[in-house]
Amino acid sequence: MRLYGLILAGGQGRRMGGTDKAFVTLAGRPLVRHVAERLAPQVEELAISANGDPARFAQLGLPVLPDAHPQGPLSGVLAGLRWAAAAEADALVTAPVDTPFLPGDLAPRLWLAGDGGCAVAEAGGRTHPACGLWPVALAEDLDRWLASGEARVMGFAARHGAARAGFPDENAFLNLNAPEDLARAESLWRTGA
Ligand SMILES: Nc1nc2c(ncn2[C@@H]2O[C@H](COP(=O)(O)OP(=O)(O)OP(=O)(O)O)[C@@H](O)[C@H]2O)c(=O)[nH]1
Repeated sequence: MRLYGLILAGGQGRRMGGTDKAFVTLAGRPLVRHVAERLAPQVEELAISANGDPARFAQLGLPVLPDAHPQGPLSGVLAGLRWAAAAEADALVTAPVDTPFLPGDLAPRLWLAGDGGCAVAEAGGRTHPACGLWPVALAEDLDRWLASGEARVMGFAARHGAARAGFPDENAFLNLNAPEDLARAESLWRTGA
């Protein structure tokens, strides 16, 4: 089984005041670095899904994939699936750039739950579809789905009967949407999440 990984970092961060959330810092380090460090050991190759000047990510030494359609996170998933398919990987594991406490076993649990198909993460009764596993064979269907105007990540997951992979710690999926979420994340960081 060959799993590739993708950090979704193509959002506009409006609730964070329109800043590039990839470079918002937690414990002195940019969020993109936190997520890269959590995800890299779980996948064979890792890339960043982002628009604009890719040079800002140069220090991470990871490929940067621009969106093909301007339609939210699923556009990034499509670019990632094409990248993974070109390398003959089996599936792509995605995670948002604003989730710095991701589980260290995200990819293997998604793979087990998916059993060859799609899977999305679930914790504390909430589904986190941007933390998902997408077989590369879904690329063409996703392209058609986006071209038809659809954009919801959970809608696409449901269309493919995504399995739910349960995780015990809901804090692992804490995502930083607005400045007030940063204080909570800093306090979680200090308590050793
Ligand atoms: N590739 C890609 N990723 C996106 C896009 N929109 C959102 N994302 C990513 O998807 C994840 C969830 O996005 P949100 O936090 O809901 O949206 P956001 O644009 O980052 O922030 P808001 O503008 O405050 O909603 C984040 O990691 C975003 O970077 C997009 O158009 N393309």
